[in-house]
This record gives sequence, structure tokens and C-alpha cells, in this order.
Amino acid sequence: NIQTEMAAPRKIALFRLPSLPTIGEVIKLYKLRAEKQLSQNVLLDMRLTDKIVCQAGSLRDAHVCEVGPGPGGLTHSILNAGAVDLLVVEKDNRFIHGLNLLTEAAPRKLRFVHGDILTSRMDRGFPKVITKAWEDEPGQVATSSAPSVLRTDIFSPAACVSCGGGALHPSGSAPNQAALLAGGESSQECLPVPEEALP
Ligand SMILES: C[S@@+](CC[C@H](N)C(=O)[O-])C[C@H]1O[C@@H](n2cnc3c(N)ncnc32)[C@H](O)[C@@H]1O
Repeated sequence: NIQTEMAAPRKIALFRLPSLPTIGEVIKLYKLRAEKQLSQNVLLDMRLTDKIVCQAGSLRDAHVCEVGPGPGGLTHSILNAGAVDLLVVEKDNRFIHGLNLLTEAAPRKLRFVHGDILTSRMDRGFPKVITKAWEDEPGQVATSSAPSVLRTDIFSPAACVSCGGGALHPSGSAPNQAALLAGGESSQECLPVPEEALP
């Protein structure tokens, strides 16, 4: 009957997937704190993370790699910015649970690799069709400790990113380009991304 049919969508709305847990919730749940000796700083203010991510230009439909997501502040903002595929690589064990939680809350969009970017082959992390050689892009290796912004397409880096406090290697505005967002340590050579991270 009509009444039941009209009630159905409302019922579905009630059973929607839970939204992404906030960074505050993740930090509290897993009792996380920044390790100063690892130069870790954690961004909690979403207005700030949104602003930083905004510097990458349009991320709508972009493929993004975030290095060193920590509890996932920038991760939230990248997803909110409309990235279609976000691969996060974090080496600190303490963030595993929180990042798994975020991955479950954003299925098919967020992939988490627990590992070191220094031993990751980024060229295997994204579809071949959108990859091009990292060294083909001029000036794509960031070395500053302050956030910096560099524009590039997807890469298959022979040399990897180097960034103390965060660097953006974003896509152009066209869909299906990729961005690399990094907030980790310096880097040298890139080795394979683990199989489970491959699309
Ligand atoms: C400065 S914190 C930034 C945390 C988070 N992006 C934020 O903005 O709140 C740097 C993060 O990078 C991670 N990290 C450092 N070197 C890394 C590496 N070689 N591979 C993967 N993650 C790394 C650290 O464990 C840490 O979580």
C-alpha cells in the first residue's frame, strides 16, 4: 500500500552508513598523541585542514596519495574535497586502528597501507592509465619543512617525496589526475606498494 511505500525511503534513511568519525573521536578512542621525537604534529582544526587541502586545487574525482596521515585530519578534508580514490600510507603502528576505522567508514574511496613510503612503489598504487614517470615532472620533489604546493599528474616515482611538515603534490583540475599529499620525513628510493593496496 501507499503508506508502506512512502515509509520505506524514511526507513532506509535511518539505516544510512555512519559518517566518518571525527579526528577528536579517533584520537580519544585510541588514546593517540603526537610523538615529538618523530616530529609529529597533529592537525585537529578542520577549517585549517580544509584550507591546506584547498591549496592542492580541485581534488574532485582526483586520485590522491597522502603520506603520513596520522589520525587522519587531512584525510577527512581530502575526502570532503571530492577525491574519488585516496591511498594513505602511514608507518606508525599507533594509527592503524584509527585509519582502519576511517577506511571502513569510506569504503571504495579510502585505502590504507600500513607501511613506509620509503619502501613503497607508488606506481603500483594507482591505475596504470593515469600514471606517468615521476621524473618527467619538473620540480616535483618537495624538501621544505613548511607545507608547500606543487602541481603534478600521477607519478611513478623513482625518487620519492621529501617533506618534513607536509607537502602537496596535487592533481590538475581535470578528473582522473592524481595528487600526492605528504606529511612525513625525507625519502630516497621507492619500492613496491604492498599487494593489498593495489586497485
Ligand atoms: C607531522 S605528522 C602529520 C600527521 C597528519 N598528516 C596531520 O596533519 O595531522 C607526520 C606523519 O607522517 C608519518 N610518517 C613519517 N615518515 C613516514 C614514512 N616514511 N612513511 C609513512 N609515514 C610516515 C608519521 O608517523 C606521522 O604520522
